[in-house]
Amino acid sequence: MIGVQGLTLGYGGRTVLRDLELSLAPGEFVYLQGPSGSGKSTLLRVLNRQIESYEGEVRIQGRPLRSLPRFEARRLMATIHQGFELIDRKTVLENVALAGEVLGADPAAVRAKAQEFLHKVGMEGKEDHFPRQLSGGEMQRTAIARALLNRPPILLADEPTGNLDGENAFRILELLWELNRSEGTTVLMVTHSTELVRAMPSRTLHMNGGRLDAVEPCEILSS
Ligand SMILES: Nc1ncnc2c1ncn2[C@@H]1O[C@H](COP(=O)(O)OP(=O)(O)OP(=O)(O)O)[C@@H](O)[C@H]1O
Repeated sequence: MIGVQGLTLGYGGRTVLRDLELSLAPGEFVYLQGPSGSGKSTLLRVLNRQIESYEGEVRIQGRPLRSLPRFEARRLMATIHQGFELIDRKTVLENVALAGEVLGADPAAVRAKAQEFLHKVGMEGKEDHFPRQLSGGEMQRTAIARALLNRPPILLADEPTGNLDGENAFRILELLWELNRSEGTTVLMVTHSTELVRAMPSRTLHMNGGRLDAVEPCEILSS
């Protein structure tokens, strides 16, 4: 599903990712941990094509990421962030529908799909609210509905619970797991929270010196 070989890149002569290897199977839920500044977000920015200048090979569903047309990459992968990144002057429904509109889908069909996804993430009844009227957890639910509207096979989550309190963070993690099971979405989630990883253990990668080490679930459980 995702294959990375020999990924090397730096900023201004300082190497951040060094000969990095990564392989994610379809339907996997993988955590990515590591100290602040170790390059986790940089890796996600390569995968979602915000960074296009690097050495090495990145493949998505076997196809080189470099040669994927932009719309195709958008169909395959969506990203959510800790800052939610909703548009303030648009309602919840309009924010979610936007993901379908940018792909040129029929507006009525997009609205119906947006409603369906808002229901799936527990946001029914809040369609006409604006982001400022939502709690942090509700904003992230809306962002997740928007990310998954086009049913991308891959979801990249960059500290999606970073701005939420413990209980809301856990609820969002549960929701991501539920979507992983029901939609088969492959999830790569950056998190600083070992508590969350312990609550719902899965394969965990640790960014270390620009490379990724696997952390065995038993190490997480005993840490
Ligand atoms: N646009 C940029 N220009 C220069 N240096 C950058 C840029 N973006 C990131 N860096 C540097 O690259 C390194 C890796 O940053 P990155 O954001 O990928 O780390 P991270 O592991 O996601 O950190 P955190 O856990 O704090 O979010 C850091 O030292 C950072 O300062």
